[in-house]
Formats: sequence, structure tokens, C-alpha cells
Amino acid sequence: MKIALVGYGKMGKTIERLATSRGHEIVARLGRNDQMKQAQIADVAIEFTSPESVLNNLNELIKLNIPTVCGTTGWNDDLDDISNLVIKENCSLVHASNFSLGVNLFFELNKKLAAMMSTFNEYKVSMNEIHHTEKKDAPSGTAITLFEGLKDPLKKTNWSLEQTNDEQIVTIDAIREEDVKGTHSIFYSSDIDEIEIKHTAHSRDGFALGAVIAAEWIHGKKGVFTMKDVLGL
Ligand SMILES: NC(=O)C1=CN([C@@H]2O[C@H](COP(=O)(O)OP(=O)(O)OC[C@H]3O[C@@H](n4cnc5c(N)ncnc54)[C@H](O)[C@@H]3O)[C@@H](O)[C@H]2O)C=CC1
Ligand SMILES: O=C(O)C1=N[C@H](C(=O)O)C[C@H](O)C1
Repeated sequence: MKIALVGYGKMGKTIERLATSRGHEIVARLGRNDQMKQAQIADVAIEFTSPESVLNNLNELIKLNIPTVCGTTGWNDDLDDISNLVIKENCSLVHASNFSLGVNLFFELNKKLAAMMSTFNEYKVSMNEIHHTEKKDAPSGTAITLFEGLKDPLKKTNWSLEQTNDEQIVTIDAIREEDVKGTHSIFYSSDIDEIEIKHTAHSRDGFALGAVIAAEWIHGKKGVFTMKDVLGL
């Protein structure tokens, strides 16, 4: 398959290595000042840029009718508009806050644990996420997806980066430390004990491999999908 990389930073370079090892050809590597039309020679574009660039990039890719895998985080509020555009232009998009198999299994575990904890009010839920200091968004997209997975069973309305006594709000502590690839923990704490579930990424390879698998999967499909569709979870 011919792949265009939109964004050639930490993720773009890791995706190049994994895509090449699976027999794909990288036909374009687009940076901030490049013309999106260069991606038209590809079968699929893989977009990992930044919260400020992603909407413009997705608009251009979809209007050029290039099937796209998007891993950039920080644009949840615009998902409906982008999805409508994909449908209108008869294009295809896979988006995910986290493309790794391990985190997608962790998303399912989070939902099951939240359903189990929903009747035990003595436990207070909270979360933390740890990432490298270059990360632009907080909380991480993965932490927001984890929140979405537990909010209904636990009757929560929103998340907050600050500590709060509001029982409907889940506190997410966003910690930034040198070179951390991505760690997410969910805590259920009572006066007596604590239950913790945790996912630790040892490298970016899991995110990149998932994005390449999503690119292979979307080839020839139309519509808006997530990694849950790709993995059949
Ligand atoms: N969904 C997932 O599994 C994962 C998502 N991410 C997300 O992916 C994004 C990128 O992460 P990294 O590669 O670590 O960041 P990075 O900062 O290392 O690389 C981003 C690259 O995109 C370039 N860029 C910015 N605007 C652009 C534009 N308009 N067109 C083309 N290139 C542009 C930057 O110059 C930079 O080279 C972030 O939003 C991050 O949260 C990161 C890892 C996994
Ligand atoms: O910026 C990162 O590095 C990561 N971003 C994604 C997120 O915001 O959840 C996925 C992963 O945790 C790494």
C-alpha cells in the first residue's frame, strides 16, 4: 500500500519504520508548509500532527477524498462536523485517541470495572495520566476516552484537571515527565483500600502498529470508524 504521512514527528517516524517493515511504501512525508495535494498519490494518509493543525488537515484530506487514519488528539468537540464532512464527501476516516491494542483492551476493561463499581458508593473514582513534557494537550485523548467509558455507569457529568469535592466530577491528574511515552491509571479509593488499573506504554511502537493496521483495514471502505471497529471489540 502507498502511504502518505501527514506529520513527520515522533509518531510519523515510528509509523514509517513499522509500515515499511510490513511491506508498505511511504510516498509522501508532509510537514507544516507542504501542499496536501502531494498526498493524492497515496492509497491512505496517516495524520499525526497537533491540535492546532488537525482540523485544517482533515478538511483538506477529506475534500481530496483520501482515506485517512487520524491519531492527533485534542479535537473531540469537532468530531461531529468532521464526521458529517466524511459522509458528505463519501470518504473514509479512522480516528482514535489511542491506536494501541493494549489500550483498546484497557478501554473495555475500564467499562467493565466501572459497571461493577457502580453500586459501591464507598469508592471514589479518579484518574491520572503521565506523558512526556512536549505534549500539547491535557488531559490526554486517552484519558478523555477512559472518562467517556466510565461516566454513565458511575453517573459522572464531566472531568476536571483540578481537585474538586463535586461528586459528579472525575479528577484527572495530568502529569508531565521527561520521555514518558504514555501511562494511564484509574483509581477506586475507599477509606479501607484502593483498586487501581493501569496501562503503561513502553514505546510508541504499539500506537504506530495500530495506526498501520487501521490504514490496512480502511483501504476500500467508506465511512467513519474507530479502532474499536478495526479490532472488532
Ligand atoms: N492516537 C494515538 O495512538 C496517539 C496519538 N498521539 C497524538 O499524535 C499527535 C502527534 O504526536 P507526536 O508525533 O508525538 O508529536 P510531534 O510533535 O513529535 O510531531 C508532530 C509533527 O507534526 C508536524 N506538524 C504540525 N502541523 C502540521 C501540519 N499542518 N501539517 C503537517 N505536519 C504538521 C510538526 O511539525 C511535527 O513534526 C499528538 O496530538 C499526540 O497526542 C500520539 C501518540 C499516539
Ligand atoms: O502525545 C502523546 O504522546 C500521546 N497521545 C495520545 C493521547 O493523548 O492519549 C496517546 C498516547 O497516550 C501518547
